[in-house]
Amino acid sequence: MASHITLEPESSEYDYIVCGGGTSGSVLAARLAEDPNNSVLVIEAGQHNSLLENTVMTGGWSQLFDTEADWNITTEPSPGANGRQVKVSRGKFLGGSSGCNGTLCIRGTKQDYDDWNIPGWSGDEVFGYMKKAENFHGKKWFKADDAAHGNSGLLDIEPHDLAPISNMILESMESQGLTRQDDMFTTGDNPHGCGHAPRTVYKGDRTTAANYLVNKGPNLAIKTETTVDKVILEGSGSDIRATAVKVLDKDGKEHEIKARKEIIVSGGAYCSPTILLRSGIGPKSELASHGIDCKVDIPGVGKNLMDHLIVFIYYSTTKPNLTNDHLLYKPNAFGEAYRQWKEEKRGPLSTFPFGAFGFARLDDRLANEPIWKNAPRKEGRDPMGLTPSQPNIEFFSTECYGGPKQYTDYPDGETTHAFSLIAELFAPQSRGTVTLKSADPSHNPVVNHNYLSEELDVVVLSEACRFANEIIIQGKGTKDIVEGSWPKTLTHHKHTKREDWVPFVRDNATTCYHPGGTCKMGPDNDPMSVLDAELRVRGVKGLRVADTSVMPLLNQGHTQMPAYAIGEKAADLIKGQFLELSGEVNEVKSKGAHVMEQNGNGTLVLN
Ligand SMILES: Cc1cc2nc3c(=O)[nH]c(=O)nc-3n(C[C@H](O)[C@H](O)[C@H](O)COP(=O)(O)OP(=O)(O)OC[C@H]3O[C@@H](n4cnc5c(N)ncnc54)[C@H](O)[C@@H]3O)c2cc1C
Repeated sequence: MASHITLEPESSEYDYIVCGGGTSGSVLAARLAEDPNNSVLVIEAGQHNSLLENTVMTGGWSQLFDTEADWNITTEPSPGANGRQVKVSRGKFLGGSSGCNGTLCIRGTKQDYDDWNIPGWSGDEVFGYMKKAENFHGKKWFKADDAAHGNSGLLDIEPHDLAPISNMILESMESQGLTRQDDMFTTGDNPHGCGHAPRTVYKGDRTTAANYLVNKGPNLAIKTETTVDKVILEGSGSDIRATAVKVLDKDGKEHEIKARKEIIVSGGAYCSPTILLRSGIGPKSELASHGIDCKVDIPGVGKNLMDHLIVFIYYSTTKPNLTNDHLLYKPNAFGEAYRQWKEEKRGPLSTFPFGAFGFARLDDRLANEPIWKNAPRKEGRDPMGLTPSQPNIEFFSTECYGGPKQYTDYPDGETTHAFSLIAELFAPQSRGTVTLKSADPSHNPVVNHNYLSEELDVVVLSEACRFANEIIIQGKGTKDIVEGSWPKTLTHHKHTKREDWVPFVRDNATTCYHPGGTCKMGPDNDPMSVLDAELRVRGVKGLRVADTSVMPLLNQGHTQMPAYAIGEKAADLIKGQFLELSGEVNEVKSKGAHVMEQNGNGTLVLN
């Protein structure tokens, strides 16, 4: 029987519906639509990215926050962080958080994914999918590990040209024992070293997951400014199937759109669990408290929330032109920076002002710390669960003053200049939750990160800050140019003991915007796992989740490259394909014999 496909979702059925056109969702939808036999609809709550210049001008990222292009979620107070609430921005537009992130491509180590212990998701396989996503462009000065990079993906990536301060910080990192290896954040094989992080930036413009959606055929429909309320489930007991989605358009009108084959939820780690919960998939008692009928009792939905915490440590230097402050904050400088980007695709707004990067193990530094020494551990692992091949922490520097909105003490760029070294905690032990505020899809979720609730997180992050301070204050490249802390009223540059840093951490640790784990994959015998190894929601046919919520553990890196890999892998799982580790794609299963033809009025017909 022939069915007609128009690009008007209100009156249509599609083979696949992807709920959320963010990082993983855009990749997945585009890959599914490469098969002309598939009709695919992407539903995105936010605007089309082409309406938002700051998704292309990399330096405009923070201008998207607190606007309607941000989900504007703020966490519940975290007692471990002195009761502070943290603004945890997410991109709300086509491309999602890939359009407002820091552009860093830091994959983590292969061991991170091996530790998931899930068939099909080993380090080799996940790295293979990250490579598949990439179209890497080198630079003369950058010693690339060519075998690790992809050159045929849809995501253009290149290294970042450093400001002078960043070269000095790299020199300081080396002098403090971190071995130099330019491309270590792609290879993931150096847990104690320093180098350069490639960026999702190319020729002066940000590249995002929305790039995947460009120039696709008419079998890919995109519906923006439309919010997925819930997935409609039919059947009962062991025969429950996802058949349609209920959406709200921008005027608040409700529609149902049917899926012939599958529905994939890609709303990100904060929103995917809420779509499942509103659909009646989640902890029974929690659903009952919102008057939602529980169709599938899965206690793990919205649990296991993780994030990487970072601490910005700012310093002041009187030496001019080492940082980029003069290019941004001197009178009229911002206007010129904007002109440079707009007309010439160069200047400080054409890239992200992070500079030098390092990974570090802290075994020796923490060896005599009682909390660390006495903490339980498995054989071959440290108390955080990491092997010696995985870093405990990351360092990265900013090439000017800036950061989340609470950082408002701008230097003038003429007589005052500031930069920071950021310390990032890997393998956090603290866990939080995402729950519903109500069954109303226009309400944001209740996000409780419970930051720093575990003492080990405080110990490791405060030691990371101590190490970072030694790099800047004692390191060869920077020891002679640091005037003191920034703002100048602060004295953290004088801290020497780990204990000095504990209040600093509790007062200042903030999000690295890496939430994950809230719809985790897991083995059949884990009652808290939401998905099986093929991203299928347990107990429901025709429903998967694909975004960073599926990660059972965070990587020791940043989360956009895994998000791209999850989108790529989800598409292969659905298409019955797998990735040969050489980088080629092989089809292994035969698919349904649909033939798609275009009829006279441009409508696709599925026979
Ligand atoms: C400020 C910031 C800086 C970051 N910096 C870096 C970095 O430098 N390097 C790095 O590796 N990672 C970074 N990250 C993290 C990285 O960008 C994310 O981990 C990744 O993009 C998440 O992808 P995702 O597909 O899980 O979610 P998202 O990309 O957030 O996609 C979710 C999409 O679903 C949509 N959606 C949600 N609910 C609904 C609904 N009900 N109906 C319809 N649509 C819905 C959203 O609008 C969004 O478009 C950063 C993130 C942020 C926010």
